[in-house]
Amino acid sequence: MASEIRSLAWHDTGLRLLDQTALPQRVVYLDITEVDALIDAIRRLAVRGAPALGAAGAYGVAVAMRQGGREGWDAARLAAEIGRIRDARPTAVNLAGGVDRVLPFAAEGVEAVLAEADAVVREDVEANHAIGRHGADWILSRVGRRPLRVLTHCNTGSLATAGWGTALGIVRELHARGVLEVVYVDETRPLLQGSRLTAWELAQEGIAHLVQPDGAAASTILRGLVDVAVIGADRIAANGDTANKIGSVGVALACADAGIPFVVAAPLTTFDDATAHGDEITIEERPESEVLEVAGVRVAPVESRAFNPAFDVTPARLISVIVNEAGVREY
Ligand SMILES: CSC[C@@H](O)[C@@H](O)C(=O)COP(=O)(O)O
Repeated sequence: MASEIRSLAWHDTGLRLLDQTALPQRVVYLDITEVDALIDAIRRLAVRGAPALGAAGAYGVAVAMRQGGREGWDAARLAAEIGRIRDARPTAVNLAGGVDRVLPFAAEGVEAVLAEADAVVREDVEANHAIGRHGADWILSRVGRRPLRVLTHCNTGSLATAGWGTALGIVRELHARGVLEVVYVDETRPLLQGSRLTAWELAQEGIAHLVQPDGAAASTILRGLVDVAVIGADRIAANGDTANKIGSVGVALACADAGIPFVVAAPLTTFDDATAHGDEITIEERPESEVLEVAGVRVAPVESRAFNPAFDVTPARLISVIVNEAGVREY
């Protein structure tokens, strides 16, 4: 069952990550015992997805404390190393949030930090199940067609969270209620979180899905083949503007034109009330090679440069509703 997929878990030796770069071909685990290895895993997207990054940040503090204990770091060095984890990727607020949540427990020792990190994981799984229920209720109250055809972008499932998933949690809930026909899965260029990860999770669940190129999404929506789009979020500003995987805003624009709901699903840990508007959100720019190469093979002229923003911001006005564990918010 995909609901048992664990993106990460603490073991005696350290933090065990399911290496998402190897999926779907291979299931490989990384045992992380050093800060550099954790930062590398975060930057390579071996662990990714906002809530999973939050949990990785929380356990990362314990990784740093253990390494610091072995190597005799002073307090300043430990704080600097924890700061490096916190800043390893800039857009998902959950990463910094996970680090900040456990830091107050550091004075009590590693075990106290680990207990709080475990709570981060538990609460995320609970939140995701609640999001699934609220999201499914809202969609079924607003969309008449049965069974439903849902479009999603990137990966928001068990892999992207501590378990179950946000937008994909809603998809699972709709499937469990017997009202889901098919999921259009945007492949999610350039790192293919849709085709590699979302399709993998849906296949494990036996949920009917069609992987489509990102460039097909708007047309699929305008042709009337989609009833609702459901995506996740990396950071939600106070006014509802939502940063999510690049390509999300195009889906939102198409949904607005077609008059179908565009639903964002995220736990409260992804809401950032300190950021007033979406244009204040830092958008991560990733290496050009991710666009200029496919599986290590150059697919653009050697003279070409690339622009590779990892996220975009969907203005609140294009979002029908944001679902969190407490219910739904309309902006
Ligand atoms: C529940 S995961 C929500 C978002 O983090 C997800 O949609 C996304 O954009 C992930 O981006 P990624 O670059 O793969 O970390």
